[in-house]
Amino acid sequence: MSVAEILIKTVNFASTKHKHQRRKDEAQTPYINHPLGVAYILTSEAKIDNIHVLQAAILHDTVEDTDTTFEEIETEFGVEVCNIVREVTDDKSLTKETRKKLQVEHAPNSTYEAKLVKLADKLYNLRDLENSPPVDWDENRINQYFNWSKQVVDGLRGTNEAMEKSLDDIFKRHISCA
Ligand SMILES: Nc1nc2c(ncn2[C@@H]2O[C@H](COP(=O)(O)OP(=O)(O)O)[C@@H](OP(=O)(O)OP(=O)(O)O)[C@H]2O)c(=O)[nH]1
Ligand SMILES: [Mn+2]
Repeated sequence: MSVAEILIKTVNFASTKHKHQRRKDEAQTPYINHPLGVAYILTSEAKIDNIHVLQAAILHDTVEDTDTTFEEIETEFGVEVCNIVREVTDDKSLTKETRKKLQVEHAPNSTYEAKLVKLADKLYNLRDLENSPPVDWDENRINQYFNWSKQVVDGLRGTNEAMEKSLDDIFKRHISCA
């Protein structure tokens, strides 16, 4: 398969899987805008053209948030893509508190490829929080997300200058002494 065919297959898979999901913003944006936007941050800002990383970005929330299994990802897209998706997938059977703690702990031990996807994911979600926050999040919840994201990003540093610079600009606007 050509690179174009592989990417369109990946986008089609993710859009089918996320078809019933919406973001939590006022406009109830289709969820697929998020994984596609994460992949676009990687090509346009981080200057990444590794196909496995871009596929993993497009697929990064399919296992966490839909009925997709890792077996399915491996069969359709191969073990390299599956392993990156595995690394960036939270175990939803754990409590939210534990999941958030594990993201901070696991960040520094992630592979380079997973760190790229995590940085782009955080950058997209923080921009969303600045521009169109979830309707039911109060100021305290938003501040908590900024603070927690900084802890995760601190464990991902030394990976991509452009994304880390953009993240630091956001943290400076929202976290005192960042
Ligand atoms: N900022 C923002 N986030 C939204 C919106 N709609 C859905 N989300 C998703 O919500 C997640 C953050 O919300 P939380 O309450 O902290 O986490 P949870 O959904 O995993 O319980 C992100 O998941 P994630 O991508 O898996 O990332 P992560 O935060 O778990 O690392 C994000 O993609 C929206 O309108 N704005
Ligand atoms: Mn995400």
